[in-house]
Amino acid sequence: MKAADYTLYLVTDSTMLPEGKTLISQLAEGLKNGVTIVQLREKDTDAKTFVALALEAKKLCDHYNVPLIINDRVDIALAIDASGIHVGQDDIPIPMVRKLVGPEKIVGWSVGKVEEVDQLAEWGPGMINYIGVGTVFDTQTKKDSKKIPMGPEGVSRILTRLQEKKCDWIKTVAIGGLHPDNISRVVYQSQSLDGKRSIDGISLVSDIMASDDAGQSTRILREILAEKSHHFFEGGAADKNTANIKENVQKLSPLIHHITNRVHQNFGANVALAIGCSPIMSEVAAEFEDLCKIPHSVLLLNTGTVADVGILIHAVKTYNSQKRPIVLDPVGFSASSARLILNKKVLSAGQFACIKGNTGEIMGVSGLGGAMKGVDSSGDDSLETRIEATQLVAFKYRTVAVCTGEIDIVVDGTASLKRPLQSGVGVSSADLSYELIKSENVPLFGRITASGCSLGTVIAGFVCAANDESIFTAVVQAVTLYKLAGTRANATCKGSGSFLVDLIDNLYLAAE
Ligand SMILES: Cc1nc(C(=O)O)sc1CCOP(=O)(O)O
Ligand SMILES: C=C1C=NC(C(F)(F)F)=NC1=N
Repeated sequence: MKAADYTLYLVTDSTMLPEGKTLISQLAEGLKNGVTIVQLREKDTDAKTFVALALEAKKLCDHYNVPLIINDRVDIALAIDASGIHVGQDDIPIPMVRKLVGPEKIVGWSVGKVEEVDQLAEWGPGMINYIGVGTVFDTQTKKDSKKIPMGPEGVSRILTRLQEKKCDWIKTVAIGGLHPDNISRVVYQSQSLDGKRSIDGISLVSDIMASDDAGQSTRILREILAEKSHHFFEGGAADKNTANIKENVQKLSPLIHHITNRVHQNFGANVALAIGCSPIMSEVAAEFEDLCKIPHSVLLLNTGTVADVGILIHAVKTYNSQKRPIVLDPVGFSASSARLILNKKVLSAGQFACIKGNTGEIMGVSGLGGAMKGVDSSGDDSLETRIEATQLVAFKYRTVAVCTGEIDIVVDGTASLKRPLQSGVGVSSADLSYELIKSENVPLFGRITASGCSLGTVIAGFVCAANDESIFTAVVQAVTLYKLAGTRANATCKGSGSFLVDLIDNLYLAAE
């Protein structure tokens, strides 16, 4: 039996239909416009109605040669000769389902935990054909779901486990809260660590079933899925020539929207002005949409801010939806449990063009930091460990990752922005290219306020003057310029006060 096409997996639901629409009419629109596999999922429908719906759905699916999967009800699946059955963790055990339906039918399973992958690996091929991995984001559709949204990072953990267990027979779809504003990122970020597996498709309910124009909704979804790359910028705002990012900064005068801590606000504004950008500090959520629509805007999100996490997440979603870049500085990543929760929520809320942190923060975000704490609380900050952690952050979040220290590390995780379905991005984190930015040590950076935070300001200005292909170049140039200005200021200053002033002067001079 040819393997099904999991690209766009519609799971039906008759409880959310708009006025004048029926389950069958929405299904027909979906099939006509590119749904590739269907699941009839009727939680609260009596068997008689379910069977009638299943027979009608089957007629439609057969017309489009699309597999029809029945949720839970193995008896009905057999009775109407459906293509397969989908069961959840609390339904009939998988070996029993496979015994009932025979070797030819498609059997799908809901998976939300890595241990469930170990179980399916144990069963081996011939038991399960695909898994629905979720819930990725919050969803109103599965009311009883007590699952914590796993985000693309959670999907990647499941994909990584499938690779570790060599489950190459399993297909995967992501499900839960998927909509046009987050699907590109889910496909782009959901990668196994070996870079050999991404999701085979996405599965959703409300985006189509609750749509006033299910056909149009389906076409939009197919267009997004057909894209081979993820885009950070709407149509590449800046000059295509990556070499003159600095000139672009002067030409475009980026608007750097800071959401940051009080201490950084004043100094960051002066740094922005010094390099030819215009700063704005705003935590007024109501104006985020206007701000990100101002030509050449960029968001610098420094989680040391006092703004509540809802405001930060709103900013991320707003800038992502307007395809304007975001630079994230996850300050004090795991310094406290409250800060860890806040930073994790922000990290999984959207796509960042650059994530910048010091060694402790990058170790934390990479996940290596946790292990380090257990083994070696002093924290192994050898260069190779720092490089490995920065590569992991770049890979996991498909971003340009910066780890600051005596030697700054910049890793390009955008990997040419590729986001294919199925085959994975083709590189592992260890393959990601990076630059080391060395310079003599500048101890006075540690004696002024917001020197690390203000590197974020310079990175944001340069990223804003880049385009989809040149984010890495822009970040390297920004870090290099900042280090150069610091070294020069260190040579001329009399103490930390004049260092602060000389740093601004040298940023001004170097940015010209
Ligand atoms: C059917 C289902 N299963 C989930 C899981 O997490 O296993 S979430 C879900 C509902 C998804 O609906 P929507 O696309 O409207 O968010
Ligand atoms: C709970 C579910 C989880 N995943 C899936 C699917 F995406 F289709 F695999 N279907 C379900 N009913």
